[in-house]
Amino acid sequence: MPENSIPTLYEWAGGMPAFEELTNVFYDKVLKDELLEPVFKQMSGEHRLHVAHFIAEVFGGPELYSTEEGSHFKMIQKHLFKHLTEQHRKRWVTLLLQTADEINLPDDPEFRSAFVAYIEWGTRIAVLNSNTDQLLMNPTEPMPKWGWGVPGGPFPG
Ligand code: HEM
Repeated sequence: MPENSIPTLYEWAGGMPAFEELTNVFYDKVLKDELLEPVFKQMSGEHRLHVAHFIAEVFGGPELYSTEEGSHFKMIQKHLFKHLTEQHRKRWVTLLLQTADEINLPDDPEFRSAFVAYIEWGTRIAVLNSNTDQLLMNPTEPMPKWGWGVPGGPFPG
């Protein structure tokens, strides 16, 4: 397959409607979860849309979050002083992956490998930043850009 015909993770996932459905269904679950509900009960009405836009942009989608809603630095700042634990993180990941299955995000090995790798990375960074009182990050730090990684592209079948 020529390199320029490899879809982005964003395209492969189904574009913005897929990311919006993912975060909508996910945060409904979060608000029913006894461990996570107290952490998220004060989130804004736009939280789920912003997170959809953030993840979509990381996966090669339009630059909505970084141009209109925040930046990587602003996202990191939103986690400061939240004192998230590994238990919170694990539950967050579990519910997100359950949601991915429920809404039928592509389940080929290549897509899920890239998806889970980003979620592991991103959630661990969120926990680290929620427990520090000195943020050592350049405010102009660009958004992370995730690719297919070692598998190199979607499953050909
Ligand atoms: C890949 C992982 C993650 C991403 C991409 C992410 C993304 C974001 C974004 C974009 C915001 C700002 C939303 C806005 O502008 O309204 C935010 C806020 C927040 N996130 Fe995360 N997050 C991640 C992981 C986590 C985890 C694991 C937790 C806790 C278990 C968490 C807890 C929060 C909280 C409490 C806020 C602030 C909510 C409020 O405004 O009250 N995040 N996150």
